[in-house]
Order: sequence, then structure tokens, then C-alpha cells
Amino acid sequence: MAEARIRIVGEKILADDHYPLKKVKYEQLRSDGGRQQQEREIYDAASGAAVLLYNRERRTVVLTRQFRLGAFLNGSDGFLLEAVAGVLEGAAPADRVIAEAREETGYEIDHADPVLQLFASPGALTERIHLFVAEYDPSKRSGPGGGKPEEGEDIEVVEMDFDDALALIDTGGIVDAKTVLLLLHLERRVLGRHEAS
Ligand SMILES: Nc1nc2c(ncn2[C@@H]2O[C@H](COP(=O)(O)OP(=O)(O)O[C@H]3O[C@H](CO)[C@@H](O)[C@H](O)[C@@H]3O)[C@@H](O)[C@H]2O)c(=O)[nH]1
Ligand SMILES: [Mg+2]
Repeated sequence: MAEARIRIVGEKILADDHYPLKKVKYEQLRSDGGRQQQEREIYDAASGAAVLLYNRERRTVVLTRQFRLGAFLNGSDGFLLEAVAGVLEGAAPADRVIAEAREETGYEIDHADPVLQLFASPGALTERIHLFVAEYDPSKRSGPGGGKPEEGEDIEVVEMDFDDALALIDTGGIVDAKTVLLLLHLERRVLGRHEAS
């Protein structure tokens, strides 16, 4: 049997409040045949799912704007425009995004199309994000959205022209990775780009 390239040799919990922050020791079989031990800090954050809501006829998307501490602590005002997203909390990703769309925007979607999965920041986080797109119908809105105030959510719902959203990627107005990726997917595979007149 081939020798395993990576072997976990130890794990220490550094902090465990919301999700655990760990120090993990592993042994790597290097490409030169040697074995090397390394240690890394890793935040064992929950995996999540995100969905970009779009309307083909109106050529619009629905995004959220909410405060994100990580961005604030690193040079942004922290209020990021993002696709709807939430942690899985044990649910199937396709079910989770339908519930999150309702909670965060009030839109009722009955189906979401899977796009891809990605690791949010694989050197530092265990988190995997499942990405979807879904058509929304402006007449199917059960409430204002906004998220759960009791969990500290204070989410602004932002409906915008799809081409304006694409332009915001170029000007730095949209800087959330999953959202940039979903908008580019929508352009490449679903809606195409309309040149500004
Ligand atoms: N008390 C407490 N609450 C927290 C903490 N971290 C998160 N929460 C709460 O947990 C809930 C998470 O809300 P969701 O809508 O389920 O998740 P999200 O924050 O939108 O996360 C999504 O986007 C993230 C950023 O891209 C992703 O990291 C994540 O996987 C997911 O896709 C929010 O109510 C938030 O306040 C914490 O450290 N302490
Ligand atoms: Mg969310």
C-alpha cells in the first residue's frame, strides 16, 4: 500500500467558544522522500452554503449588505455586499439556501441550482462553501427578510441591476469571494454580459 502523504500526529484546542480554534501537528511525506513535521493553527469553522438570487427577465440580482468583522479589521468599512449565505447547521446545502433566502431576503424560492463547492480559505479554515444560483420571482416575497435580530443579524436587502453588480466587481464595490465567483458564473453560464451603452 502506498505510504500516506499526510499523517495527523496531534491536535490541541486553543480556544473553543463559537467554533474551535485548533493547533494541529502533522507529518508530511515530502516530494524529496523525506518526512517533515509541521504545525498549523486552523479555525474549524462550520461549512456553509450561498445562493445568488437572479431574475432573468428583469436582469437583476438580490444581494445582502451586512457587517463582516474580518473585513472591517482589515481595511474595509465592513459592510459587504454578498449573496445570501448561511451555515449548514446539519441541513442539506440545497435546503439550507432556500431557508436562508427566506430569512435574509424574504424571497421564496422553490429550487436552487448547484454551481460548485469551494474552500473558503484553506490554509486557515476548514470551512467548505456550497454555491448555488436560483431564480427569484419579485411577486413571491413572504416578508422583508433582514435575518434574525436575536442572532445579531441586521441585513439590508439590495436588489440591483446585474450589469451594475458586475461593474462593482471591477471597482472594488463587491469584494466577497463567493459573491464575485457567483456573479461571474451567472455572466458566463446564465445571463451573459450586456455592454454599457
Ligand atoms: N455569538 C456568536 N454568534 C456568531 C459567531 N459567529 C457567527 N455567529 C452567528 O451565527 C449566525 C450565522 O449566520 P448565517 O447567515 O447562518 O451565516 P453567515 O454568517 O451568513 O455565514 C455564511 O457566510 C460566511 C461568510 O462568507 C461563510 O463563512 C459561511 O460559511 C456562510 O456561508 C449569525 O447569526 C451570526 O451572528 C460568534 O462567534 N459568536
Ligand atoms: Mg448569512
